[in-house]
Amino acid sequence: MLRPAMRCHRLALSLGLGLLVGTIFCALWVYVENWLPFSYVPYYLPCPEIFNMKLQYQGEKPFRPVARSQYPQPKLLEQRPTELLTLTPWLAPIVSEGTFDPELLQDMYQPLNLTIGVTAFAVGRYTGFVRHFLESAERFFMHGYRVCYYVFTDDPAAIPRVPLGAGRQLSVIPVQKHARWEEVSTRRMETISQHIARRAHREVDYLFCLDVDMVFRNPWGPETLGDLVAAIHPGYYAVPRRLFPYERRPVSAAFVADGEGDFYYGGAVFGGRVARVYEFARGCHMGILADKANGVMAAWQEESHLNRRFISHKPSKVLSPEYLWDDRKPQPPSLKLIRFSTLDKDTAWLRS
Ligand SMILES: CC(=O)N[C@H]1[C@@H](OP(=O)(O)OP(=O)(O)OC[C@H]2O[C@@H](n3ccc(=O)[nH]c3=O)[C@H](O)[C@@H]2O)O[C@H](CO)[C@H](O)[C@@H]1O
Ligand SMILES: [Mn+2]
Repeated sequence: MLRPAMRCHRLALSLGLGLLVGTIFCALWVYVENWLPFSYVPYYLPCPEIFNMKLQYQGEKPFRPVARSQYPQPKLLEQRPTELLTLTPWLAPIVSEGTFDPELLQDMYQPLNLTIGVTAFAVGRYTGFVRHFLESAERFFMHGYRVCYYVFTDDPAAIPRVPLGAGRQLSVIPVQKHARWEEVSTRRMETISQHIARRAHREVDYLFCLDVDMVFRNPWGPETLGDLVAAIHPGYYAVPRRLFPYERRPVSAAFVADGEGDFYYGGAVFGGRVARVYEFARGCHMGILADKANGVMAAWQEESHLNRRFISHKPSKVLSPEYLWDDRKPQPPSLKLIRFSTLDKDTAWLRS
């Protein structure tokens, strides 16, 4: 049996020893931590809130289109009036003239009282495109619907106040100008997802993200509405997929292997239900961030990431090149009309 004085002595001794060992460990840790090589991305602050932001979903609006009772009978055995494929292998419609009845769709969608958003970026000299873009959209884009145009620019004073129809409004949103045009173009995914989370998800049902160096030439209506919508690039609709300009370097998050891919989609047009566009743009932005961290810029910037993502997250609706054409190309016989087209532009001057 130990005497109480002895027990106290031992307790004090072991406490002292514990304290000493603890201090030594702490000192060692501080030393080792300083000595360990630590990694960080020195040149890029990836906007950390993007990882935390959660979309506050509105209660789903009931989505029950009701048709009028009289309209042409669908005929299973009749040859389609277009030569383009009308259905993807995953059963998403490919929209082109002749595949839908515009009047019927108008009847179905008009009573739903939808609001359609549009994002367009006009940074630097691209402000010069805004007037033509908006004026043509007022003529042809979602006629008879509520529309919110969101124009992102580094120079709000340069955005013309184009007269807008009833129920249609323009918001000019200031953004920073990045020195390199690739950065301007690529950062759109980040800005779009932030804008949806902060604001657009409360204001619009569907959102289309469009290039601004373009003009509407024919109606763009409710036939384009879908959960997640992609448009086939005018340069590659008749090309085997091994020739698609996907990012082919495995080091990039946008990497696409040989034998992968459906259509080559354009970065100038994508859209869908606002919550789906949020997930999509955010996913593309994550890929872009991963590339940034590795010092990689994908072959066609955000378009490469968009194409990568559409392979794993298939669009529920695909727009034919009628909805994304290029004025520098002659109209082929397979396209009955051009609805939205890139203007011929002096690219070197614009981006300088
Ligand atoms: C034919 C061709 O080469 N197409 C590629 C080119 O499209 P584009 O030549 O259509 O790219 P672009 O010059 O139109 O840039 C895309 C969009 O970004 C905005 N913007 C861009 C630069 C700038 O200084 N200010 C500004 O506001 C503007 O909304 C513009 O419409 O580049 C894209 C990069 O995303 C894609 O890789 C396209 O495949
Ligand atoms: Mn463009």
